[in-house]
Amino acid sequence: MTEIEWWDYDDAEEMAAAVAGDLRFVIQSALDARGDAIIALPGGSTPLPIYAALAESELAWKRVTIIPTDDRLVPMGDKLSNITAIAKAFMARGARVYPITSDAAEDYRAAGQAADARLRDLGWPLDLVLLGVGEDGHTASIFPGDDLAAATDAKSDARVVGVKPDPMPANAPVARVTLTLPAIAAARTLTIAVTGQAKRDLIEQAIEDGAKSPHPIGKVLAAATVPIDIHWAP
Ligand SMILES: O=C1O[C@H](COP(=O)(O)O)[C@@H](O)[C@H](O)[C@H]1O
Repeated sequence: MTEIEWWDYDDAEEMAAAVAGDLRFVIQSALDARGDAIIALPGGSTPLPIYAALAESELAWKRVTIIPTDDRLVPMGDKLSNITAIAKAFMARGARVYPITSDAAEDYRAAGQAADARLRDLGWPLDLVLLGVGEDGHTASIFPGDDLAAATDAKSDARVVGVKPDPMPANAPVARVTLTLPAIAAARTLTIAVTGQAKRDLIEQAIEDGAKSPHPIGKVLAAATVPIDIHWAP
């Protein structure tokens, strides 16, 4: 297991400011080193205050490409669309916000293949992956179900894959496209931001279980090789 450090905050606002500061530093370091930066950001509600704080940063945003860690197969603008929330926060700053889904694909597996082909145009590995974690132990859209192995045991150069969670999460019961475990594990920086005691307990147990963990977040942590910061607020 890689080195994991917990960072605890009094509330989500304090966590958002600290995580935004870390992300700004990583993006600026990538810009300094390579002239551009490519990062992956999660969906859901937890990261929204982080995006608001990060979008305030003075960065060469035009040289920053942002993809979602995962997205739901819904039209752009839908309240379940992760890319829509990311675009809202960063497009006005000039960042290139790059979708990983499209309305054109006939099914979720084809959507994953089409997205994987499109992502070949981008620089890789990712400079940064920020992950969220669901209370069911999923991360990005790596969920239990028939497609779990497609995401966790993907070929090392597979960037994204289409998946159908089983069981479907009640708050967003749709098929998705997600970064694969190898794509996440290959990122230059891996950071997690979560709130609530239930998620903390789940992640602590996943760390203890290592590769045997039944939870997708446990499998990702076990595969990671870079040190990971986990930011947590109650
Ligand atoms: O479905 C998803 O859920 C997770 C967790 O969201 P949160 O609001 O509970 O933090 C998120 O990380 C993922 O990107 C999203 O598609």
